[in-house]
Amino acid sequence: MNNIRSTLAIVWRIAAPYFRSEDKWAGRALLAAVIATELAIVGITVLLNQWNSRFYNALQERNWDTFVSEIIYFSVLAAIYTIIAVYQLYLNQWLQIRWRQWMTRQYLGEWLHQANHYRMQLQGDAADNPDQRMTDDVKLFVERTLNIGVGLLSSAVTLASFVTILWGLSNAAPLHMFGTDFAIPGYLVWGALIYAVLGTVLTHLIGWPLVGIDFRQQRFEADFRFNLVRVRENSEQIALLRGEDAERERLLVRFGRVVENWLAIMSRTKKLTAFTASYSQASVIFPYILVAPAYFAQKIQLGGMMQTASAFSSVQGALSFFINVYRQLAEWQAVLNRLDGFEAGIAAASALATRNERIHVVEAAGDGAIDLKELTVRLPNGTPLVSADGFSLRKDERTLVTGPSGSGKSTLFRAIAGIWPFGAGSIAIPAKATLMMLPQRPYFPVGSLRGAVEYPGKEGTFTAGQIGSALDAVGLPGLATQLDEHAHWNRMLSLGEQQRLGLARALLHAPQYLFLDEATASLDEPSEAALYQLLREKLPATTIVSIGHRSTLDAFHQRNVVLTRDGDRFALQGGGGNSRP
Ligand SMILES: Nc1ncnc2c1ncn2[C@@H]1O[C@H](COP(=O)(O)OP(=O)(O)OP(=O)(O)O)[C@@H](O)[C@H]1O
Repeated sequence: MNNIRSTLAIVWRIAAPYFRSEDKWAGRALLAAVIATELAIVGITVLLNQWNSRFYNALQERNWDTFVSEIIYFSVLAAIYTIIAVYQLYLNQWLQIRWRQWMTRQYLGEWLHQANHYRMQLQGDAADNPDQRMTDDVKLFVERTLNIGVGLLSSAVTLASFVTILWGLSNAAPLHMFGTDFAIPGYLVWGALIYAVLGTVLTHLIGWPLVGIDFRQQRFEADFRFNLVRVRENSEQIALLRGEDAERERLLVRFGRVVENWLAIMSRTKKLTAFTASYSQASVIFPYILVAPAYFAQKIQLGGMMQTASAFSSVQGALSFFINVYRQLAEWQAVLNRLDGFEAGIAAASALATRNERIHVVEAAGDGAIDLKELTVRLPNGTPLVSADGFSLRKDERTLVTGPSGSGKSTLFRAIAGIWPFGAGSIAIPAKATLMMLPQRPYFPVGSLRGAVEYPGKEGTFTAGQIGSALDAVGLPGLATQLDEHAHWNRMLSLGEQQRLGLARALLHAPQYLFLDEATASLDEPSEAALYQLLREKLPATTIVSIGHRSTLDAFHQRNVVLTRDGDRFALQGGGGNSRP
């Protein structure tokens, strides 16, 4: 019971916001229309049930006029039913896509809000595969919630309508056995109830192992797909190392798990289908067996018997709702858990950025410097990494940060960029200052070259002339003619070329602070020297802070700051600094 309540609470939490959103009127109207058409279908089924009695009585009495008028009545009803059924599905699909669109926008907005996506990764795998959550899971959630919800409502209304009919028919056709009438009120209803409960219990007993096996199947399939994608992404390395045989072995082992589990699904599904198929066949004759004694004792007519069979099958169908959606329910539960985890992951990532104990990035007043005060940068598990107090990155001064590998240089940059929350103290950055970080492997979205260079700006922010001369300056004049070519630039270009392209991006955006994290490490030393010279000339108003291991970088910086070990952490040394011209 508690389980059902908590599941319903999750459904409400995930589903309700759409019906309160800016799209609420369209959503509510569509939902009302879907429910109304479903109820209309139940209404028509009731009318068809009553028609059964009149039609079969007319047949039994060989009454031609009634027969003809009942055929016309049926045809009109069937036509209305068809129109409603068509629109029921159409409106249902319309609601699905609007709802899904709203949820996807919402999730994308929250996930991409101020580095939430990055902080979620830092928190481990609490909400893995956000791509799956925003594609399959949202789609399945909307589809299943609507279908299960509407199905449940329709079953309840069908049950209420037909239980009344069946109750009345039980009185009209009393249970007649061994030559006596047994006055059991509503015995047909009890018969349907016992039949359905028995069916449900047996389905559950036979089918429940499928829930776990289905869940495992999804995991094995995802694992196989993930490993195929990794091979595709690292295909060059694998080809260079001649790793194809090893990969094939590993992939076949993973696919073997898919096959093995599938065999278990087949065996269990065979048992379940054997039961559900026999059950549904038996439900065709079961009501006839129940009312046959009354019919043969001439207590009721053929019409009454046919109407009873049809009402019985409606009641039994409504009660068997659980049997029919058994596997859907299991899948729905897994989807709910995954979306719930995803929402919790986003909330936890947002909380990390606002909790009290974090690195505070604040506005600096003074002279345009970036000031680190009582700063401790920690790892996600709380281990201290770097500390700095009273340290300034002075405006217009080119600073080189060096230190042993793993000492926390890149993490310090992340903290300055405001995406690393773990730690304490403050980083004061001048108001409205523009910062740009260039890592060793710059990121370029798949698309046009123009878009790749202008990123994160919108395409069209810069003219072809501006982009062309930036590419020219960084030593990529050949690319200036390919601005509108679409490609996966991270895969197409060598690492050195990608680094040049990253610098072209910096030239175009001309940030006030440019942080280069080994951003020229793949270039030969003369090229690196030329590019630093270029930055100095083209971006005279930009304060440059670099991380690098090469001693040749010294010449392009006025100040060298070293991360040195200080007990359990590294400390930034050089508060005053030894500035050179
Ligand atoms: N997301 C993370 N979770 C746990 N540990 C991390 C995470 N990111 C970085 N670290 C750890 O923090 C330490 C510092 O990493 P960082 O990349 O800042 O070093 P670095 O000084 O830039 O190194 P290098 O000179 O090799 O680039 C490393 O020991 C690394 O393993």
